Amino acid sequence: MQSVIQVNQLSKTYPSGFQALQNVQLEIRRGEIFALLGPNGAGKTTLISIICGIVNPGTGSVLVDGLDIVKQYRQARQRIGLVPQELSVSIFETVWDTVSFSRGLFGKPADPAYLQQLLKDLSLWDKKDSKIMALSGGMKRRVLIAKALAHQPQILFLDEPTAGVDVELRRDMWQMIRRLRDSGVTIILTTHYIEEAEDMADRIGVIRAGKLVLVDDKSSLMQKLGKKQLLLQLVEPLPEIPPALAAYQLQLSADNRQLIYTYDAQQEQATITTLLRQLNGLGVEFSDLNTQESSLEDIFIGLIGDAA
Ligand SMILES: Nc1ncnc2c1ncn2[C@@H]1O[C@H](COP(=O)(O)OP(=O)(O)OP(=O)(O)O)[C@@H](O)[C@H]1O
Repeated sequence: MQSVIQVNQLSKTYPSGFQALQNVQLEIRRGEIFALLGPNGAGKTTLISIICGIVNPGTGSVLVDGLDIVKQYRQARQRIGLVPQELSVSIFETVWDTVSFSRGLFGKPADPAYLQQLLKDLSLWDKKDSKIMALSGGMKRRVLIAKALAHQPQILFLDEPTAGVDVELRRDMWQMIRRLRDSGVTIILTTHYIEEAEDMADRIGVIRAGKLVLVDDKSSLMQKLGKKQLLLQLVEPLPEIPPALAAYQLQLSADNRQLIYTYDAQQEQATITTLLRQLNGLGVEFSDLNTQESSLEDIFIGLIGDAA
């Protein structure tokens, strides 16, 4: 798949001397949903803000659709829509004026039909003449999305789009994001909700303390994450793993009293049944049997901790 954003060896030190990003290397593929995960202060907003031209890059480069975000700022920025974390519109303006103005800002000719459809899609059409200050928090969020999409960008950034959002709006937002992706828009979002990334993203990146510690396809990540273990407490210590069971790649505990079988969560139950039958055939008796699996949360905490 073609890359739409190319981040090369990007580092950023704020004037305070704080280094927020270190040698970030990242490629975003055209048409994907990419989720950037990381704890508070990891550098997610800094990275997005640099790509969107709001914060000056330190060293390194960023290409958006092949355009350098510093040297070709206007053309690069025109391709991007940004839904920021915080409200960034005048509360005295109406919804319609806000989105129309935003479209004009990017040099796009007026297109009332497009804006009408956009507001309808976001359930904002009946509020088009309301001032922003008269809207609920959820509606204000929708306005931010409408504003970001007013100039029909190819790439949409959403910074913590569902923080503090109720279940219904969250569901609507995800539906809309999927529709946008289906229409060819590339989506990059940050989130603290791992389940959300799991549900939505094609690929996942994990950032910690300014470093990108992992980028992977969600499906392969899920495979790696989806490990389970079967623990068998043996009646008698086993001197060694019987050669007949080599295919299972079992582990034997240091006291030789526990056999551990690690398998993929997706794996067929039948394998376990066969293993138990074989153990029985070999006369290996066990007094207890249980399974354990690492939660997604555990794995991410592990990943984030490892990078310290
Ligand atoms: N203008 C600034 N001057 C100095 N330091 C800054 C500035 N902006 C951000 N930082 C610092 O850079 C680090 C990364 O901040 P950033 O907002 O990118 O994190 P984040 O991953 O988006 O966090 P959160 O999940 O809390 O939004 C933080 O330690 C923050 O305090």
